[in-house]
Amino acid sequence: MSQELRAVEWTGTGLALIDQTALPHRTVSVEVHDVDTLVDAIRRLVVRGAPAIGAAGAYGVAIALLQGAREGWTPAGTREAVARVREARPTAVNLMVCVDRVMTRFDEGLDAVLAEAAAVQREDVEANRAMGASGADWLLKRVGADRPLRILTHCNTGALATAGWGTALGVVRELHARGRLEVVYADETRPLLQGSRLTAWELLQEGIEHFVQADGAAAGTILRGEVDAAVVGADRIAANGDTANKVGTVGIALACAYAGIPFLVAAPTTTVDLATPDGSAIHIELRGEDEILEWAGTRTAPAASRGHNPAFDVTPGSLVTGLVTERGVLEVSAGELPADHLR
Ligand SMILES: CSC[C@H]1O[C@H](OP(=O)(O)O)[C@H](O)[C@@H]1O
Repeated sequence: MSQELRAVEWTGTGLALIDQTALPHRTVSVEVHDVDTLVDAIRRLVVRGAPAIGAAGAYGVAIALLQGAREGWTPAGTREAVARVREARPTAVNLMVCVDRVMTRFDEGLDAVLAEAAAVQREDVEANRAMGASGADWLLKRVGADRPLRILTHCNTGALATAGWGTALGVVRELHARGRLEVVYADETRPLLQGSRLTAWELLQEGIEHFVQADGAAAGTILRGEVDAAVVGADRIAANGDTANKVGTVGIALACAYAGIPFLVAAPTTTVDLATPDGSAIHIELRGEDEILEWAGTRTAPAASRGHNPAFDVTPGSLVTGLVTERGVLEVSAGELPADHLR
């Protein structure tokens, strides 16, 4: 069911977003008809995941046009509202890329904007399916095992994080569909638990065998030889292959390098940002301290303690065995660069 799940759906008059803060225990939808509600939904991770917030941002241009027509905004006022959507979260480049793409149709009006946003969504699903296939092909050839594979993943990179199917979880789904997946180790992914709440929910929907593990267990699981490869997503990939992804990712890449197993990043080319030369130039979103210091409204740390809450970290391209995009697999640690991929 979740393969066809649509985290972001245009209703004809607005957006329907699956509220990912309510999963896995409640499946509820948030209706969006104005820019402030959309910006809030992106900031609170009601909708989340680089390609999914890219799709939401793409339709956000239509939301701004419709709201502007209702409230008598000038074109300049509407553009300012779109800019607030574009800036709702700083790290995932898909949000900026997809808004900018749809804005090229702004002067043509609502129908053209909606057509472009629909193309963004359609192309993301197509890209994810292609990534799943090429990532699975590469893994089966590289690992060369005649048995099903054991994959570790971090955060959520499935249908919930994209326009459908998923990026890293799309590779997992493809291995499962081919009968070549033994088990998935899904990091819980503190502090917001995208792994234990969302990835586990998606894997259960499809009967994929998995364990949820503490983020701190990942390196030991890898070093004990219990994993054949790690496959993760990305929020922004710099020109040199440095990759920003959910906090905790770089530790997995280091463990994979030490253990000598592949570390794959699966992301559509809309996540590649050639204008960012390397990982040091990627803006890492710092989120509120309370996400670290509380859980479900209960304080877990002492009252006087402070929280440090970077939402992402940067994995050097030298640790990225393969970057899986819809165009194939780029062996970054072997010197292949994203620009070689985008020509
Ligand atoms: C398919 S990309 C998903 C990517 O986005 C997540 O971040 P967030 O949950 O904060 O939106 C995480 O970095 C995933 O790898």
